[in-house]
Amino acid sequence: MKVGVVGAGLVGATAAFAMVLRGSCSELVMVDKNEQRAEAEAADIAHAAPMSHAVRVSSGGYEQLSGARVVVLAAGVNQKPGESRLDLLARNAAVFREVVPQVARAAPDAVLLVATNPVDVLTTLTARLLAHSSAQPVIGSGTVLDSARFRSLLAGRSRLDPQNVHGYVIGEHGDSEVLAWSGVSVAGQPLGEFLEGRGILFDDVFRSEIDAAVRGAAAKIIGGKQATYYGIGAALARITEAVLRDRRSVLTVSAAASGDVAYSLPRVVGGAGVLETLMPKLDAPEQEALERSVAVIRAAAAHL
Ligand SMILES: NC(=O)C1=CN([C@@H]2O[C@H](COP(=O)(O)OP(=O)(O)OC[C@H]3O[C@@H](n4cnc5c(N)ncnc54)[C@H](O)[C@@H]3O)[C@@H](O)[C@H]2O)C=CC1
Ligand SMILES: CC(=O)C(=O)O
Repeated sequence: MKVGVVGAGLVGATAAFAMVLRGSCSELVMVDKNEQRAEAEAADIAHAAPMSHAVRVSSGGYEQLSGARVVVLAAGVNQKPGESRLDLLARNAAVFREVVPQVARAAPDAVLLVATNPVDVLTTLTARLLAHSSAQPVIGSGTVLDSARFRSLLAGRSRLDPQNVHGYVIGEHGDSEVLAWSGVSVAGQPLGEFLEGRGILFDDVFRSEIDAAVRGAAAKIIGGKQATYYGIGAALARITEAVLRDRRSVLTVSAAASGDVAYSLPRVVGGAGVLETLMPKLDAPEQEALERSVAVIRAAAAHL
């Protein structure tokens, strides 16, 4: 099973490394306008295969993507401290207008997995660029990373394995994202009841601290080391596996309903990309926040 990664920078290379460590695929091709960078990253990552999984890693031009089942799009600029994801739109839309047609020509049967920011608007753009030529599935990594951050912080407070905390961040992968508190559960119990049973106060202070930490995670990490890449690298490997193995995993990926913009909800991901959308139960403030978040993406997409 072959995977392509376009954009061999920090996110693309970390996703490729995660796929080798996890054995997500059997072949991986890296493409970048900086061919030397792609070649060097591919060689470095290939040297991890003997210690992990027998993935054949190489670099090359777009034609090398032929036969790929998933192509990760991670090309483009990242945020500098103080920039928002939406500030990257004009620069990264130009990159996508150049990259997407070449990927579609080389790998017409691949699911395209967008990671570049602003991810919801670029997922929308990718789907629009392909709308007239192919019915190729397009998924954005959306809030898979934010949901992981949410679960990881809740698990820390609850002293549990993050895999046993179920909760979703929905809407924009960006400043307007929505933490869907009303649906969080642990061991079949609503989060509030679970925490109460452990003597942990589940109040506005608890919620606002976690909210600020999830919403501000990227800015904090970028302030400390210029970029984020480990979390998203693992998320991209996880989404890729859901497609390659037809896992039917529930993940908060970004996808566009026909005629609308892409945004994140819990969605069933399998061999053909997004198979189904599972609308979570939201309380009224969460529903209103989701509508405001989608409006932010629509306003940005109007500039495409
Ligand atoms: N969706 C998410 O949750 C996350 C998204 N990101 C986003 O991922 C993107 C990439 O970030 P990094 O890897 O840190 O940046 P980077 O600067 O390390 O790598 C970007 C790569 O894209 C390549 N590139 C640029 N234009 C190209 C073109 N026209 N054709 C082919 N390759 C091209 C560059 O040569 C470079 O190697 C950014 O937009 C960043 O904001 C980052 C973290 C999380
Ligand atoms: C950079 C980015 O989008 C993130 O780490 O969430």
